[in-house]
Amino acid sequence: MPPTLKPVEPSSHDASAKGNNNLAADKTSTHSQQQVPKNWPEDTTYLTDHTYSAAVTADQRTALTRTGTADATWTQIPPTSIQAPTPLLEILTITDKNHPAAGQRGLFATQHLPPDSFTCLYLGHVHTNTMSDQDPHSDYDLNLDHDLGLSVDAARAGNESRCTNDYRGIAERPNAEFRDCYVQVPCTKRAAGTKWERRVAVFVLSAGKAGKRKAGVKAGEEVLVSYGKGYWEGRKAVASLRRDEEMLRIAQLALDS
Ligand SMILES: C[S@@+](CC[C@H](N)C(=O)[O-])C[C@H]1O[C@@H](n2cnc3c(N)ncnc32)[C@H](O)[C@@H]1O
Repeated sequence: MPPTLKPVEPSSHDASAKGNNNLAADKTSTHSQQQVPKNWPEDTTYLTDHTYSAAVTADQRTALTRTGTADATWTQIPPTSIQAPTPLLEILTITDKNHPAAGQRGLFATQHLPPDSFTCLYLGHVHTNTMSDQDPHSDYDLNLDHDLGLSVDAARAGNESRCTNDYRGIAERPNAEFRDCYVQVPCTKRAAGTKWERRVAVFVLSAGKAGKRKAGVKAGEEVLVSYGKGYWEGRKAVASLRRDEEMLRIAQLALDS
């Protein structure tokens, strides 16, 4: 099952301050000299790789790595395919009033993206799934590894991928998905000087057995994934608790479409 965005937590308001403090206290690397994509939100740090919460253990990080072999069946993304900012995508503010995320940002293809192709990594702050280590209000929190209890949150820091909208109410079906892959990272303990470490990335969906999606994503088209029904059900529950009419309306619209 591909990784999906996690719904906001309905019962964790009290934990938010603690979670936020922990995030702020973590050692994160900012990239002040890094060129940021056009339309990048000013209040968000642009990342070229994950940052890690201090609560993530060395064993958890080791469990995310693999030794590279020529016949590996897992998806390896070579360093040459990873550019920041990526020329394949652009962030646009949505001006179409009929778009359910009007006024927000979306991610659009700048050129034709073939089926199954890698577009960009989903970068953010890797944290454990313990209450004190997460931001329960985040709309950008993605499961990295359920068994290891790790997620990646792009609410405060991330890259272009954080602007990927859900297809509901926008298109008939998604044209992309969050998919696991591996990237090379430096490693002094290995003879090769590198190891492969798991990431989640936005991939164009495969063409499908009948070739229905063989067109991939056309230049100018919005890149749309499925967050999973659970994401919208979670938002609906939170909206009801908060009596947030607008949040409830959008969640219901997404569930009805
Ligand atoms: C990961 S963010 C996506 C990027 C966001 N549009 C932005 O400008 O940063 C998730 C949020 O985008 C909005 N969103 C994404 N897909 C949507 C959809 N199909 N309908 C309505 N809102 C959507 C919701 O507010 C959701 O909580």
